[in-house]
Amino acid sequence: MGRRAKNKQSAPEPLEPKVYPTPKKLGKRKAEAEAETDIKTGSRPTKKAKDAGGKATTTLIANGDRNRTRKDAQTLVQVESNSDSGDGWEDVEDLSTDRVINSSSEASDEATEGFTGQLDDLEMDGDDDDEPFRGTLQEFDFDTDEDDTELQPISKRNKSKQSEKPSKIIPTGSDNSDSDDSSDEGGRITMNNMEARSRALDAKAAAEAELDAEELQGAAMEDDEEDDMDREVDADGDIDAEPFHLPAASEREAEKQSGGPDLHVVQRRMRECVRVLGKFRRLAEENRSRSEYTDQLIADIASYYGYNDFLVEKLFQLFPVAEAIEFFEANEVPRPVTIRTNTLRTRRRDLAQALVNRGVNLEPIGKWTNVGLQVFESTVPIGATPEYLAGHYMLQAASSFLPVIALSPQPDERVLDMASAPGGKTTHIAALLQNTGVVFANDANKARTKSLTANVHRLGCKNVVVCSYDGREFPKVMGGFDRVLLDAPCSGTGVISKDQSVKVNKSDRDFTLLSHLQKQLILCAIDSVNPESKTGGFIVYSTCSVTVDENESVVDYALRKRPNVKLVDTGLSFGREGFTKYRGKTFNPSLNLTRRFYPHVHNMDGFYVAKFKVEKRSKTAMAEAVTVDAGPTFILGEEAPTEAPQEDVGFNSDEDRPYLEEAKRRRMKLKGLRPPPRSNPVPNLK
Ligand SMILES: C[S@@+](CC[C@H](N)C(=O)[O-])C[C@H]1O[C@@H](n2cnc3c(N)ncnc32)[C@H](O)[C@@H]1O
Repeated sequence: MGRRAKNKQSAPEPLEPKVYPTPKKLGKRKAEAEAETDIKTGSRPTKKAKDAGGKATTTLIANGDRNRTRKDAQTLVQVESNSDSGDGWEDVEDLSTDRVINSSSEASDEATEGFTGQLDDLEMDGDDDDEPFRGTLQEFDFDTDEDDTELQPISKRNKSKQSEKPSKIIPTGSDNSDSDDSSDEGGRITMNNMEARSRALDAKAAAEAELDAEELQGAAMEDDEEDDMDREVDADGDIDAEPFHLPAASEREAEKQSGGPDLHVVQRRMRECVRVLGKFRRLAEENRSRSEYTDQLIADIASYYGYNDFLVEKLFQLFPVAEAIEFFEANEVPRPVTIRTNTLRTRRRDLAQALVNRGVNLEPIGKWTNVGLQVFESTVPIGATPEYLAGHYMLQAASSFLPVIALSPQPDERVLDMASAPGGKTTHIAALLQNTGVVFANDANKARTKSLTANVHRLGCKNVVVCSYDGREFPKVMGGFDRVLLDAPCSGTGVISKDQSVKVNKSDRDFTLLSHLQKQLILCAIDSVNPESKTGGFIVYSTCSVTVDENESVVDYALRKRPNVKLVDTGLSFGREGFTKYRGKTFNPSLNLTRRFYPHVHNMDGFYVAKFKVEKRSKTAMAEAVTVDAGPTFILGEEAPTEAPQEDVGFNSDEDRPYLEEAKRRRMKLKGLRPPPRSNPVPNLK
């Protein structure tokens, strides 16, 4: 698979038709893992590849290799020596842990997100925005006005770097060009031929990706044929000594007693179970049920990848059998390191140039964002460059760009970021507002608002008010927002590649509690929106989790409890549709407007985004709103009460009155007028 780009951040289209790894390919896994050790220890993540159709190969890797791969990716962003300047680490750490219930509450400085939307004005113009940034300053002089300027030839060292560099996985519009005035190798790069050269590279990558897809398809068909003739030849061409036999319960018990199965046994069994489940009637042993094979496969996935039984089953159920393996496999591979240009301080091309000069090998993420850059390798710690410290960018997972893109805040609006620390999305919103309007950046965890505030300052956001309330109180604190982002606390099942502890520390109870909290928060987020906003009236709900409990179930609940809201298109150009039916549950059909993102499909963290439009409430809806039972209340990180109190999460504008009065008093004071006496105490905003 993939001769070139292995880890380019994709801007993926839906993967149709999807080709899943064949059982034989699955079996190749360990051998490939060993053979690929060199690649994985390279400075650029190359393990997981996607081709032009977005298909990914599946390879099972051994634990040692996995660990090494993750560590290598982290080195890219590790801040040098002292912990005071731990921004880079904090950013990355945060991406992995900030959503995780009971995770450490260490303040961290998450890397922000990038965007798009109206950024054309702020960003560089034209299509060249997506040209790769490679090599040295001399090679890319973006500021020159002279079209004919000849650029320095790529030095030998740089050329080899470039030749190692992954190109685009998902071809961009520039692939359509038929111009080919340059080749990958040799020749002088000039401002004139640079674009054409880049297009040629893209076209070549696309052609190769197509070939890869054909190969994969071919291999799948071959496997089908071989299934009939020779079902016991494995992917290495070895004849399996024994025909596959699904262990009986007693055999599994004996296996457990003897300390668990050998890695090779597990691998083979997984491969065989996937194959049998794919052609059950033909391949299953007599008198064995589908669920026996499924149970064995789930148990083997749990032991192979190190999940607890509960979570492995929950995640397995989200996908068709072969795809589930891809998902678990993708969780073993680090996602690309990405940064978001802070358009309040710089332009992407200038930032790229500055970082290239420092020895950073990077490239725009894709057409869907004009502020994101993917970092392939760097001779300097990305979390401690002068540009980082000066607030020119945030280290931020590509998936975190998505909710802000969907929110699409407009200049001069009043926006609430209800669960905002450490501020990745807040600072992105502030940038899209071009430092106009106001962003209320709230987070229930006071300690985490420190890093939020630090990021707000570092990035030069002048329109942000930081506050610390439980989001469920927010409608009582203030309302009337044009847009609200609820990037909800969640289980983090989308970011397992960054936080492997999720594999074992989540229980059924965690999901129940989180889902309750999310339901309470989403109603409060809705109730904080001004339905009469002239420019907005939107709420975006997002999580970095892939479970239905935390996503579709929450959104469906909100639609039922707030008849004045409806789902609208997220505006995101890719992502799978949200479930409208799942394991016997039927959701509102409009749930198909929500979007799911997966590591194995989109080469980004697992993520979910839903966008609502809030309309004016009818009297009936109001009456319903104040009697909502959103389930037990609890603060994240604290034990849930055993008795679940009924929570009124309805919006009551009477309760807003003291806050509005207080604001009026302050305005009068500022104008030198004598304010009326206070009728009610009001908590201070931080
Ligand atoms: C996924 S993180 C937010 C990440 C943030 N949006 C960003 O982009 O940097 C979820 C946040 O929710 C906060 N949180 C948890 N329970 C909350 C509640 N009841 N009200 C408000 N915030 C809460 C956590 O402290 C955590 O910072």
